[in-house]
Amino acid sequence: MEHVFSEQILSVEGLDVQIGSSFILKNFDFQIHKKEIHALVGESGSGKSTFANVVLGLLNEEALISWNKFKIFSQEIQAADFSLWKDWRGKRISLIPQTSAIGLHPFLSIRSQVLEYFHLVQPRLANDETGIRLLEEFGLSDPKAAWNSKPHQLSGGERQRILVLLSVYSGADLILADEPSSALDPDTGRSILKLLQKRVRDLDAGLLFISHDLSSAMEFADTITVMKSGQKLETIKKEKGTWNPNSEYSRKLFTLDQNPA
Ligand SMILES: Nc1ncnc2c1ncn2[C@@H]1O[C@H](COP(=O)(O)OP(=O)(O)OP(=O)(O)O)[C@@H](O)[C@H]1O
Repeated sequence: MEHVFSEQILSVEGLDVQIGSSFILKNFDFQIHKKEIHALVGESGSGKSTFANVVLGLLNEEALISWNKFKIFSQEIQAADFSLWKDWRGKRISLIPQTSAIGLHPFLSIRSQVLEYFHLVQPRLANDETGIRLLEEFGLSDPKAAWNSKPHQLSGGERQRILVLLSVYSGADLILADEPSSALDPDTGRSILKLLQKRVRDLDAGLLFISHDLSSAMEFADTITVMKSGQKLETIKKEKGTWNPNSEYSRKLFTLDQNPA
């Protein structure tokens, strides 16, 4: 099903990121709307994580950043002033990391971590009953036991479900997922992406989905931007359930992915 997206969350035009003498991003454009899942694909080193770091306001000082336009949450940002991001990170912008190993504290129970997080960002969700209900909603088979577990007592898939849960219920308008299923077996990864897709739409957020795995981008995204050497090659919208890339490079990428050797 195609979706019509009206309300823009982020619009970037002519973004350059330079580190030393090399341009990591060059004249890069990107837009994302509420309820939209916009995947960023491209070979390793094409600049996907660098762009995610710009959106998270996390690029280090050695980077020279400039843009023609950067509009986020209806606010036009003139120069690369990332001080605004300290109020947004974790609240209006949230990140689902690649692996649950870096997202959860190993020595604290799921209960204490979820409650502490919701106290900060969504106090109305910070109680045992809601926490257990959300674990159930996110497919944990024994939500009460999981609630009182430490992360190592859960599987990687269960931990990743919890990170996705925290991110989508953070109240964030913009969610970044960096290869959120890459550390999981294909079935678990797929069911987590399906859940993420549904919640992003229900909660009116936008999802920037960074993926090496073009087949999951093709299955779950509404829009795909193909990157190459720090530049946008093209942005493609799903039309009537199909993808019609224009450039030869993207066409090869899409066809290869559908017919792997
Ligand atoms: N702090 C840095 N200093 C120097 N070069 C950097 C820095 N950060 C990234 N790069 C370079 O920028 C290019 C883009 O890196 P980036 O991590 O954004 O690519 P990517 O598409 O996310 O790759 P991958 O899919 O492998 O994660 C790479 O060539 C990388 O070596």
